Amino acid sequence: MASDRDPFVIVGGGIAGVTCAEQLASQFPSEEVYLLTASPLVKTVTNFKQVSKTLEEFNVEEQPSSVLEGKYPNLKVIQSTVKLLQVKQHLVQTENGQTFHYKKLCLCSGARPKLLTQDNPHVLGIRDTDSAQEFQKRLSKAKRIVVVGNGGIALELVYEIEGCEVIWAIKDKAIGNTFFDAGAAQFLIPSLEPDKKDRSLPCKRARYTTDKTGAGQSGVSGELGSALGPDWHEGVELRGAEKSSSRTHMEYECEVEKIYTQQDFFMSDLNKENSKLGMWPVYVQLTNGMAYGCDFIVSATGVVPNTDPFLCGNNFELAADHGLKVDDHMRTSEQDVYAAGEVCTIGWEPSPLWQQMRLWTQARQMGWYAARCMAAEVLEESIDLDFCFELFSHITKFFNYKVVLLGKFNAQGLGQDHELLVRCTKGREYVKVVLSGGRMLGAVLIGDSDLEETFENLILNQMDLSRYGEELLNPNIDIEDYFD
Ligand SMILES: Cc1cc2nc3c(=O)[nH]c(=O)nc-3n(C[C@H](O)[C@H](O)[C@H](O)COP(=O)(O)OP(=O)(O)OC[C@H]3O[C@@H](n4cnc5c(N)ncnc54)[C@H](O)[C@@H]3O)c2cc1C
Ligand SMILES: NC(=O)c1ccc[n+]([C@@H]2O[C@H](COP(=O)([O-])OP(=O)(O)OC[C@H]3O[C@@H](n4cnc5c(N)ncnc54)[C@H](O)[C@@H]3O)[C@@H](O)[C@H]2O)c1
Repeated sequence: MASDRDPFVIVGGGIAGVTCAEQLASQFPSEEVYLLTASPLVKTVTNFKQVSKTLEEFNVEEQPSSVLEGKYPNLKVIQSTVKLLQVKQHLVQTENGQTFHYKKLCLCSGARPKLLTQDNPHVLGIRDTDSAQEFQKRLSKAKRIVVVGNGGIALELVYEIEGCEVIWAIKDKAIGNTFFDAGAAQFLIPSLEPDKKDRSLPCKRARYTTDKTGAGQSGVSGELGSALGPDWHEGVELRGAEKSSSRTHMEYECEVEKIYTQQDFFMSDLNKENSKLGMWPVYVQLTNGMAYGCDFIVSATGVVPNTDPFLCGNNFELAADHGLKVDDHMRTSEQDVYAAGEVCTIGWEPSPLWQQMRLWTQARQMGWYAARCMAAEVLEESIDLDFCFELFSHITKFFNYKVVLLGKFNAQGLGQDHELLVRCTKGREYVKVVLSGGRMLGAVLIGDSDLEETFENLILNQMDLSRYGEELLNPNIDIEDYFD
């Protein structure tokens, strides 16, 4: 059983784990905090800026663990993968045989790419520094690749890659369905034309820097590194083997039917039907009947939480997406075990304006809130669900446009019970608001509209906007004055 003298233990050196460990170390300076992590470098948040009530921006730095230990004398970072957890004994064991008893444990082990297929050398996922480097190496020799998936990674890749043809296979009718709707997709598509890919335009965004000291390998055997994040491709040349500019070809509403090695392909019926596909290391057959040869395939098809080492012998409740289910105090179903970041799935009824998405900001918020909940329990204090879970907000950049997402930005879960107002200026901005019963429930802001703070307020205060009608998006009205 746990004793009060046992330390706090956190597993995972990504944003969630480091934030949790820092918060506990500073709140309990006379207690020991152990951070056990598979990766030699840890992720720290710097230059944190609260942009508005819920929108935040920060830089992320990959640093050696000594930096963290220097900042908090009571925080010890152990670089070793956790292999075993015995919740009854309140004990974790690492691969190098060390055991740690804990009074409270927080699991922040992140997630890994959910690949189309495992163990196919022609199918790559992008997660950490190692996998990004492998991708870059393979791309430098490639003339054509197939990108599968329609979320954050696919959106970033198709825009950034140069000197290589990209076949982009998506399940949906429009690009980027995780982040926006068909209208926004229409606005963004022209940016994919090779001559429009202007990466020189300044666009403020959270920055991500890696340790340049040479220690810069993020994962042990490339397996368990921390997730990359904002601007991971900056400074990484994403250039293929072709001199001419890249072409992106979209295949909509399809999935991968089958992947053929070169040898299998030439023996298959597909080859007889598609004899003009040429010689490629790998071939992809899509469910819409199309087939392509390519140098390799990128599977940008989401993530699966890293829970494996913790499940054996314990009784964790898992969510449908295999995340560790947590309650509104970030507690898992096992006593004294908390979870935060991508490894967990919320089990509480969220605010009508918030949803979980596996994002950098949410990893930080959850790590911080989990630490405060752990502290509150130790101190026998009560704590309310943090305000950051009130309204979903995300700032990012796609196709070199600033993108702000607020609330139910895609009318998630609203069925037919909503209306949309849209304002669009080609090449400049796309502004969409989601209204229901005259109240604003969400917004997508692409470009420099500067509307985020006003819209955030309108969503939070749930003011009845019926009488303003379309004037709400009239560009000739200074909307901030309007609502003063
Ligand atoms: C290519 C890419 C681009 C992205 N871009 C953005 C973006 O622009 N904006 C955004 O908001 N989000 C972005 N994300 C998502 C964001 O990076 C993640 O949501 C966030 O980093 C998750 O943090 P985490 O701490 O939960 O997990 P991770 O960062 O994955 O950290 C998990 C940690 O746990 C350790 N670990 C795992 N298993 C064990 C074990 N058994 N024992 C010990 N340690 C273990 C790992 O080594 C790692 O240190 C991106 C992700 C990727 C892959
Ligand atoms: N700028 C950003 O905010 C940003 C950028 C990159 C990544 N990220 C985050 O990093 C994580 C990983 O990114 P990701 O793009 O892999 O995940 P994602 O969850 O953003 O997108 C996954 C996509 O793959 C599709 N998909 C799933 N299974 C498929 C299948 N079998 N065949 C075809 N398509 C399939 C889904 O429909 C979805 O479009 C996500 O949590 C994402 O939000 C965020």
